[in-house]
Amino acid sequence: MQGIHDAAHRIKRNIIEFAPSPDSSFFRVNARQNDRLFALIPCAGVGARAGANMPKQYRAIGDRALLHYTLAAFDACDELAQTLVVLSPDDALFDAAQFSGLRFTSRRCGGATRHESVLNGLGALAELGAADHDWVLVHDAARPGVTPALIRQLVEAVRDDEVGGIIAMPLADTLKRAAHDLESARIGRTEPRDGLWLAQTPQMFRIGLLRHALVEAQQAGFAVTDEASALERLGHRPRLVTGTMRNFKVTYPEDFAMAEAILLGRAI
Ligand SMILES: Nc1ccn([C@@H]2O[C@H](COP(=O)(O)OP(=O)(O)OP(=O)(O)O)[C@@H](O)[C@H]2O)c(=O)n1
Ligand SMILES: C[C@](O)(CO)[C@H](O)COP(=O)(O)O
Repeated sequence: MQGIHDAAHRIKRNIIEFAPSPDSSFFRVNARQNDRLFALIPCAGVGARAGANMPKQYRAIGDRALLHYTLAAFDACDELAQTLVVLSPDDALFDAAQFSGLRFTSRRCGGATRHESVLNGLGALAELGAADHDWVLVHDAARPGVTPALIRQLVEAVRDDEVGGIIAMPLADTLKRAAHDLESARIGRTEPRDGLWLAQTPQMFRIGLLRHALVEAQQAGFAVTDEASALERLGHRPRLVTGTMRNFKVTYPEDFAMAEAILLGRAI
């Protein structure tokens, strides 16, 4: 009888001892699994360098706007809770009917810089119910070559990371620094390219941490051109996840032909 009593006591004690404390890894692991994934697409730029007669995200690639290809890749990822497109308050070209059937929400909260557009977009995501511990994947509207596979590659690589990470490409070419004392471009020297990467998007971070980093950068007057640099400023070391040239950013006039070649399989 005493044996049965002792066994029951041991089982009860083990159950009580197993009960996790709120800061245990048991809770952290489960919080991670439940954290949702949001996408934020900054789409409020004017495309000055592209020299088109409209912001580049609305230029036609085949029979669809460039933005359509970007949104279609995110639409195909069911694991995303919501995709938010950040438009300029002055945008007269966005026509929701052109994107019907694609799952996304838009807000006219774009700012004067990409930095501001992303920060305002994070505010809009909070209004839509996103929590600080949820993840956000920030992706340029102007990178229409993104694929569902690339988005998932980033999510898989980063979801268990403490900080987050970005899609990027190791530098493939020999790197030259122009001589600064010459008017016409001439080579000053060749720089070592070891460890150098070109930053792409998506860039994936927890919403609260990213907002904190972007606000800090803004208050310090530090202009950031991507999300990762705001975090780097605070001493974080985001993960680098190898991307693909297909995911290039449409920036200059000749890039539209490249986008057509990639997205429609046309010769350049
Ligand atoms: N005030 C801004 C500026 C840029 N972007 C977005 O950020 C992405 C990357 O920026 P970039 O290539 O520089 O786009 P533009 O600012 O449109 O181009 P440019 O710098 O040549 O004017 C684009 O999807 C662009 O729409 C934004 O949402 N808000
Ligand atoms: C975020 C980005 O796409 C990373 O390459 C880029 O920095 C944004 O574009 P910009 O040309 O620097 O404005």
